[in-house]
Amino acid sequence: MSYFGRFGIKPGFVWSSINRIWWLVSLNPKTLLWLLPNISLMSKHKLILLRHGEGAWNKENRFCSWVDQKLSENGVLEAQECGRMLKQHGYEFGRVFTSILSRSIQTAWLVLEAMGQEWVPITKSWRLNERHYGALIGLNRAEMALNHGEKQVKLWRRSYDITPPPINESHPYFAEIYNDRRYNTCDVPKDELPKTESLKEVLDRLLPYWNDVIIPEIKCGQTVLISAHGNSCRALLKHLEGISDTDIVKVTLPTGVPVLLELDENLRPVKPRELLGDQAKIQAAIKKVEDQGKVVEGNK
Ligand SMILES: O=C(O)[C@@H](COP(=O)(O)O)OP(=O)(O)O
Repeated sequence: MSYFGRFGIKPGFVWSSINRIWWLVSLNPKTLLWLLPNISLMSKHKLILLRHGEGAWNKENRFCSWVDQKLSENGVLEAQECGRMLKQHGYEFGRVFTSILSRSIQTAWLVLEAMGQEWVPITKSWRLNERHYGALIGLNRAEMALNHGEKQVKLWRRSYDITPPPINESHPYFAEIYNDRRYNTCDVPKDELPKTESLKEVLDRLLPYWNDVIIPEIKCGQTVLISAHGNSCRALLKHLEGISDTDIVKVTLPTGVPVLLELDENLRPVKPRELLGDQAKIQAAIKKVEDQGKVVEGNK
């Protein structure tokens, strides 16, 4: 799909618009002076999506998902660095949204602290939680790749509608997750909470929250930070950018790197997402996350 196609814009429309603009500019070059500032006005809202800083199990290469883990030392530094960078760019958040998992909340705190914006209200919802990885929770990705093949691990991690096997009561982390009282506070009964999820199912549970709670804040003019997880952010990106079911497989987010989306008044992106920071470091961090699903050389 073409770049414009991702946003639902037909190629014919793009060409006829370019022709029309070219025609106007050739009639009167001063049109350009009017056009340039107005093109930038198309961007009405700035939204920052953030995968939390590195968590303890990211470091150990284990599927963490709904297990509550704190940030690693490196994750704390990543979140603080992210806050400093957002401050330098002049961001002033009006609302922050997080999941109900500590790593996303702790990241939001550290970001706001580094920005001197601790007072900004934070709202938490299970609907921004990481994807429920079902029976895979706690397992090491590289070991899974050795036992089931790298292709299968990639399908579990990045495909749109493949659901890993569900968690059941015999799973070592079942009780820890479902006896946790944070899950009594959800807007669905505990026994209806997921036992596994595909990315599609993450989007299904996230969208009502995006539409009913987050969008109204953005439309009121608030600059919003969503501090969440690799896959809850991927699901939202898929929705906002109209990424196809096949192309979403290629999207991987590193920890602690803010993703800037500039949206028009209908909350459609006006330009490609921007991962803020040193681009070489960001590419290396993305590769590191992708490689987590590969067999470790010595074990082949
Ligand atoms: O559940 C997890 O372990 C990771 C995502 O794992 P992958 O999809 O990258 O395997 O989620 P996060 O660290 O963003 O909370």
